[in-house]
Amino acid sequence: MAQRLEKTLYIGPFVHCESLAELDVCPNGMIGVDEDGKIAFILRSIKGRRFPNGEDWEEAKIGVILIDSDTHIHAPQYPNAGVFGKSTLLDWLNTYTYPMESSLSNLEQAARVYNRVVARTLSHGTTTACYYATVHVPATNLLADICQSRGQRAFVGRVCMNRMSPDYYRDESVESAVRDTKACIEHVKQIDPLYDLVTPIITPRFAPSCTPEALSAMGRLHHEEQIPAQTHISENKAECELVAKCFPSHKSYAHVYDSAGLLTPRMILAHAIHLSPEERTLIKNRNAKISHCPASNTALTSGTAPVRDMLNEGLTIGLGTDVSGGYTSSILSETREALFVSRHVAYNTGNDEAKLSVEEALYLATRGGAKVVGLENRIGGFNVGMDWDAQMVGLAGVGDTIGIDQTAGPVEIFGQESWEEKMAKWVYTGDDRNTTAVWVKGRLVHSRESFKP
Ligand SMILES: O=c1[nH]c(=O)c2nc[nH]c2[nH]1
Repeated sequence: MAQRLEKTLYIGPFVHCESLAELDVCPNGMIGVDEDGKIAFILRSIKGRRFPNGEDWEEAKIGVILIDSDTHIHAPQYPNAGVFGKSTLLDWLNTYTYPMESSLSNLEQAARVYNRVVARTLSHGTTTACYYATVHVPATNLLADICQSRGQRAFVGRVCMNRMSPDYYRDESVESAVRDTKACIEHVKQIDPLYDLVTPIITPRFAPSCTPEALSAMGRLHHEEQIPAQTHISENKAECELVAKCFPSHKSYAHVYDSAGLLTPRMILAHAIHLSPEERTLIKNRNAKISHCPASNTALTSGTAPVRDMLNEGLTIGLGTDVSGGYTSSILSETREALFVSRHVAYNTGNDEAKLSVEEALYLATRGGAKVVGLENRIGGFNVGMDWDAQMVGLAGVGDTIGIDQTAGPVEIFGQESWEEKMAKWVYTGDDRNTTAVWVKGRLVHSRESFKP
């Protein structure tokens, strides 16, 4: 049963992405959110206007607001964030990742990790997260329960991996993988029948860890259940060579997923660094989506994704923290990493056009992410009829301890600049201390004052 909320007026400046290159800034506006958590109206200027005659509206002051989606994050890997040494993908999986994931067969451990990662990502302003869980049914179901009770919009996937995985951590067979995946789908149907907040997502780990039969079975479930899917593609050169060896009759890595019925408009492909132009054309033609994970791509020395080229080709791209290949669970940090990686691409290719602007990176983190998860009509910006998924960002000093916000004298650094400059300062120097409140579907799901990680 959907929770009824107080009708609330949010008053103050708000900012969202109008298009890839443009921020829409409304310095003195008002947004009315109804009992269902939807935006009922937007007034762009409240100067000289009276509040609507709706009477019993609660009033709340807001700061600057944006909406963030993390389109790729491994919840069970959260305790390993920052721990990767000098490893690269394939040895990192064996050394750090599989042992950590397998430890979540213990439900107490799973409860600790999943409560922490959901609370932490909410504190960073992640209103929507696409989670990979583990192979374990009870722990995956627990992650769905925790997202539901903490109020985070989430896609929760039980990982399918039936080969090239350790004996202690794998699916026994295609049949057991299908049975267990269905059990997790059924669980979400029980707790959220309309997939209003939590949605199950088909999650074959990546081509090397799935037999062709397992990939095809996941493709069938993706179609039968009409739910989204997620996997990894072309992250690391050794991985690409392995895929060519495992699937010798396929033209390319992208073709492996295509022939399993997995390259669809509801597929989220993480990384997409080393794709050939033909593969990118195939992905574009299938309207599959891309999750760009720059922090992880740098940490595991995987490479630099050609984001500008992919945008120019019309691919749909969002950002993913990819914890714990990525060291940070903050989508704001990821936005910064996307900006820096695009500068490395510009330097290495001699093409200055490759550089992303702050506005473009914010678009990828907000509207781009919403498109990647197929919710662009509900989240990602402020439009009448959309859900109130938002974060309040305090741009003024949030405490004497935060050096970035204040000069030594009485003049605040924030306050003198244009709105574009304010947003750039937030992106490059801000952190979760600036995220003072977060709402999903109109419900307050994080407030900095009461946050206990
Ligand atoms: O960044 C990554 N994280 C993972 O857990 C994974 N599994 C396969 N490929 C992967 N890449």
